Amino acid sequence: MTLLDGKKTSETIQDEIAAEVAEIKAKGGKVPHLAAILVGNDGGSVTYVNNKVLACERIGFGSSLVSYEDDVTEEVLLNKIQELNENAEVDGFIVQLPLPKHIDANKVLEAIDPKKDVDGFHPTNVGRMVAGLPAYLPATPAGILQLLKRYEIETKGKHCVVIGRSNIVGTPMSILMSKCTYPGESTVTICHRNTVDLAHHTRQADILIVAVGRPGLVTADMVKEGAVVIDVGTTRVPDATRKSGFRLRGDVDFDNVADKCSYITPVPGGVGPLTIAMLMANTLRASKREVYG
Ligand SMILES: NC(=O)C1=CN([C@@H]2O[C@H](COP(=O)(O)OP(=O)(O)OC[C@H]3O[C@@H](n4cnc5c(N)ncnc54)[C@H](OP(=O)(O)O)[C@@H]3O)[C@@H](O)[C@H]2O)C=CC1
Ligand SMILES: Nc1nc(=O)c2c([nH]1)NC[C@@H]1CN(c3ccc(C(=O)N[C@@H](CCC(=O)O)C(=O)O)cc3)C=[N+]21
Ligand SMILES: [Mg+2]
Repeated sequence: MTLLDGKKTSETIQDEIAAEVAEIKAKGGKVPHLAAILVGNDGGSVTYVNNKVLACERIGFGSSLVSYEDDVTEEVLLNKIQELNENAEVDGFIVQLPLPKHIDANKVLEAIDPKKDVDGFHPTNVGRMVAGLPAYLPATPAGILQLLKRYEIETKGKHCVVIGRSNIVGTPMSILMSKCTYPGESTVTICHRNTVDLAHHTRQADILIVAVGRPGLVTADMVKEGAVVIDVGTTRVPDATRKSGFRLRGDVDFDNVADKCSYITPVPGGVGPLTIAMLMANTLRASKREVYG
């Protein structure tokens, strides 16, 4: 079994980006700038946004964080998005999800200029991805592709089973794995809440990608011998032995599943750090006008 070291791979990618930023700076070019909008103070969201700011500092990007209380109005949010769309200093920005119920998340995501949509959530970027046109790929699926690629894992002709169909992970992941580029060329099955006999499907998987948010959902009996297992889940569970009072758990019963796998991602230190790295990669592409010219 080989552990897919997301932390190390993320550091490698960030080093590559940092080298390019140093070059841009040496030539007197514009320093890439990523902005984030955070609404409320959900622990996970705060951690993720803080990690993003740290990554920007490390790489040499400019960054800015716009924070609102969770009672912020949709109008205030849409005005801020307009402002960021028009601000030439900002190359890309994200609106951290989930948003409070009184805000229409789809309306907010559609207000982002697709050229600055480094999360790849705008319907224009989603459509371009599906059509195989240049697009910002959502960071988590893009990070998983990087892991498969950098560990030289064969995907062609493999049966890839994705559990979860969210717009940010499961759906784009399943589309990308079916594409006629590497990593891709897989035969893909998408499973969700209404899938009958989940284990029947997962046992067929050469590559199993789990993005649900239910700790321990995938047990050893659900995994084929020699499978590649990618665990996207990051759920905070109470842990009195930790100073923070919680620890992070994936969707896969790692201790029992690991022995059966050819490759597996840990949680933490797997997919999460790659998500950060690919958000940075998208921001660099935005500053270079790579997707839209
Ligand atoms: N590591 C990283 O970088 C990231 C981690 N995450 C984590 O990944 C997990 C998933 O995130 P996200 O996609 O946003 O979550 P969502 O809640 O948006 O989607 C979860 C999906 O899982 C499906 N599902 C729920 N229960 C079951 C079940 N028992 N069997 C099969 N499918 C089920 C849902 O089905 P249905 O559609 O029918 O409701 C849904 O499609 C979370 O733990 C999140 O924290 C997310 C993004 C990035
Ligand atoms: N607009 C938007 N874009 C997102 O990309 C987005 C989002 N909203 N909302 C929430 C999810 C979740 N997500 C994570 C990113 C990094 C880690 C990560 O770095 N995890 C570390 C641990 C971090 C920790 O210490 O808690 C790890 O798994 O090793 C986790 C989860 C991005 N998301
Ligand atoms: Mg969601």
